[in-house]
Amino acid sequence: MDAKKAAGEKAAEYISDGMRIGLGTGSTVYWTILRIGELVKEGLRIEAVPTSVQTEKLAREAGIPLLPFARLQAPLDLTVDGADEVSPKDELIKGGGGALLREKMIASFSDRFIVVVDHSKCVPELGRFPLPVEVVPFGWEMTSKQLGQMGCEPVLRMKEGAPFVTDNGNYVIDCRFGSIPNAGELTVELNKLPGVVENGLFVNMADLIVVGHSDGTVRTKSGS
Ligand SMILES: O=C(CO)[C@H](O)[C@H](O)COP(=O)(O)O
Repeated sequence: MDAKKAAGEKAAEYISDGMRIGLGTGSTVYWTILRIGELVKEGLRIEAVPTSVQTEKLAREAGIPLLPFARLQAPLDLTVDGADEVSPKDELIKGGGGALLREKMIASFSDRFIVVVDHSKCVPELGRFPLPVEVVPFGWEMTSKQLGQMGCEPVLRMKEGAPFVTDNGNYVIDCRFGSIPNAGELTVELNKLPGVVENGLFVNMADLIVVGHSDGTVRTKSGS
């Protein structure tokens, strides 16, 4: 069995009737969304907030009732999302799909945040995956230079020959740090740069990590 499918489907087991949930973005949570769609068809009553236009489309196709984030009166019960790297301290790099800002906003407004990954995402230290940083298009060259001065190699993300544009109309600069020994400090420093909207470090946010393996088994680990 596909490791991503195993992890993604497992996370759907944490969803119960009446919940309002956040739906992440990517090829692992894809399986969670499909499974939730099946459960909805079987009678599960939930409402969901998507973290991207891509997920909104998928959730609609799966028949999942949607709720606008702006209308929430209280935190979501649960958000399920993928990650690009997970450290032994359960710190994450996210944003490989470019949805990091909405993902962070929605995970932050959730009582519980479940992360679904295949085993290859669990690393001894964050930083081999280039850290996505969402920046405003105005003066991005200057922001990129400032990011470079923080010890990384910054590269503007491109798509089909033009800068990749997020659902929020911003750019993404992928920052190759190589090693991120202190994610908590780095996330604060990055967000101090005026041109930065948000960065892909998720620190002290994950409540449960669901790790899928290629033999179809799944291990869960409580977030620290
Ligand atoms: O942060 C994300 C999108 O912005 C994704 O969750 C992350 O890139 C992991 O994706 P996948 O499950 O496809 O490997």
